[in-house]
Amino acid sequence: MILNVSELFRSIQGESSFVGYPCAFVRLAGCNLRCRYCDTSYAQTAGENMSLESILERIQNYGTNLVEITGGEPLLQQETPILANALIERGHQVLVETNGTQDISVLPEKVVTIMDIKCPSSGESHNTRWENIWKLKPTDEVKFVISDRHDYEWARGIIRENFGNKKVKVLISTVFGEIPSRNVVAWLLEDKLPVRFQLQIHKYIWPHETRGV
Ligand SMILES: C[S@@+](CC[C@H](N)C(=O)[O-])C[C@H]1O[C@@H](n2cnc3c(N)ncnc32)[C@H](O)[C@@H]1O
Ligand SMILES: Nc1nc2[nH]cc(C(=O)O)c2c(=O)[nH]1
Ligand code: SF4
Ligand SMILES: [Mg+2]
Repeated sequence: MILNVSELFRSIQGESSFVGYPCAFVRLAGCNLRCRYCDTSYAQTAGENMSLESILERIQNYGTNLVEITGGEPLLQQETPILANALIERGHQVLVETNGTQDISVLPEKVVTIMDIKCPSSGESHNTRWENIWKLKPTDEVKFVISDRHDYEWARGIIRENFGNKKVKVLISTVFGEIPSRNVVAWLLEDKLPVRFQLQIHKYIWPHETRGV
């Protein structure tokens, strides 16, 4: 079994509810979107073919409990659920970060799916597969990455319409360097929006363009 990989690395989890924990990353190669602000455009195209066994061996050597499968878009590769399952069988807590355009129900039950709902300024929000919202588990997370007031109001509408009563974690983040965090935080507080604000902390620990962190 072969997967196409952009990079494997160990770092601390920089985002999500698992922020701050040691984490191994499997960044799969290839993406169907071209978000305007993408910070990993090097993973949008083909990477290196690796066997499942060699990926598992590298991850085991990293020695972390937490493993995140990201990309690129991880759900474009039909072997991704098998990789996730193999990691779960080895005792890992597995996160999958997806752009929300592919069917998330292919993933094993024990995976925490982190679904990005692309806001208008990404240029890609029309590609969202909206029926995924109903497939999210209470342990899953959705995230909105905001770059301006229009994105914020759009995200607020989706949140109020869909996540008011639904037990799924909602994260609000900012496009790095494009909008002051304090503006977004002020809007969230003013609107009493019950969401979790987050920054990509790895970009404050290392220079923001650094790969493999
Ligand atoms: C590189 S993507 C890979 C996973 C998947 N393709 C996706 O978009 O969710 C991981 C996360 O980084 C976020 N991201 C990409 N570029 C960013 C930037 N410049 N500032 C903040 N977040 C960014 C994406 O919105 C996404 O939530
Ligand atoms: N440290 C660190 N945490 C992350 N969490 C999600 C990431 C991603 O690119 O999907 C990421 C990343 O690239 N680095
Ligand atoms: S979906 Fe993710 S990897 Fe693809 S272009 Fe957008 S941010 Fe980058
Ligand atoms: Mg990243």
